[in-house]
Amino acid sequence: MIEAHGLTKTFTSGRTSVEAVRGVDLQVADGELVALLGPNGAGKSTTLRMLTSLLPPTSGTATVAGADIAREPAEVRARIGYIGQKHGAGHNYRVWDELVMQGRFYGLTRAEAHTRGQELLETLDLTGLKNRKVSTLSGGQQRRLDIALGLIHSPALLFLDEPSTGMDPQSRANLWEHILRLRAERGTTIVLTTHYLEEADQMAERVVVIDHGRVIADDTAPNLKRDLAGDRITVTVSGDDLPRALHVVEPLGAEVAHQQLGGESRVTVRTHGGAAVLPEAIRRLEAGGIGVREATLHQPTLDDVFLALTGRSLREEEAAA
Ligand SMILES: Nc1ncnc2c1ncn2[C@@H]1O[C@H](COP(=O)(O)OP(=O)(O)OP(=O)(O)O)[C@@H](O)[C@H]1O
Repeated sequence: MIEAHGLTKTFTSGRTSVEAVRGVDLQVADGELVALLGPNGAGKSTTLRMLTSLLPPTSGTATVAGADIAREPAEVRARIGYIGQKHGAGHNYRVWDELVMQGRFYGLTRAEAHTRGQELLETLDLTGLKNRKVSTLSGGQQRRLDIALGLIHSPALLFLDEPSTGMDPQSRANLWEHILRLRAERGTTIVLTTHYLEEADQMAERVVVIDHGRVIADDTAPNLKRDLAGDRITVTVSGDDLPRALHVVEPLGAEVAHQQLGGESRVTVRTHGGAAVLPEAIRRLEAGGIGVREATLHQPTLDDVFLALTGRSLREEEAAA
């Protein structure tokens, strides 16, 4: 569905230039749900705008839904749906008129636009809002209308730029329910950008981590977490038991570390399958006569992955932004 090689984009104005995207390769298969995850300014939107043919790349090539973004931009646009960060619907129009106009714009007959519009109102829970002016909709309702507008011509590929930014958790969950339903019903391929770690983790089948205009990791969330961060188990024992505890714990993983806290020692080890290793560690320690005062398992998040890759926390960067 998408085959992109070496995409770059440099924005130049006067003497300043910004290398927003510095060589992105991306493959997306039919029916996949892929999230581009990265901090503000990482180059996610610019990548998306190049893939949708809205922005010409400085260099690199891409085929999207069977059409070349540079040579066949009109075909790309006809075959995809794109929902940008700002909503595109005209404020003074009614929801239904917006939908029908958009359908006509994509070349549907009036009857086709009506049938498809009706279907989308139902799928996206907008039926009751059909005659409302767009300006009176809530943020979540407007976002759902944006999605309906992006889907009016039944594209096989949908790009969503930060679909849920600024929404409250309930509207976000609701929006996701709709996105996942569309996908289940139509097998639509979806590529979206997000800086919500949990969203990428729970919803996407594949996470492409972007930082400073480059792809720095590309895999499923469980694989990224396993390969780049790993589980950590921590056991707290009496300070006197530390040397023996280290001896017991060392074979169970890697990166063994310890910390002295008053009369106690906290031993941490990175391991695979921590949920099973933790009880095993406790058994072995107790079999060696070492009392375990506390035991915890830390399973990694995508923030741990980002930290392992860049030395920075995505969560903290977002909070500071
Ligand atoms: N039209 C433009 N002119 C100049 N610089 C731009 C332009 N558009 C984007 N940039 C710069 O390119 C870089 C990448 O921006 P981009 O919007 O792609 O990031 P992003 O990962 O989508 O971030 P966000 O999560 O904030 O949307 C940023 O440094 C941004 O300031």
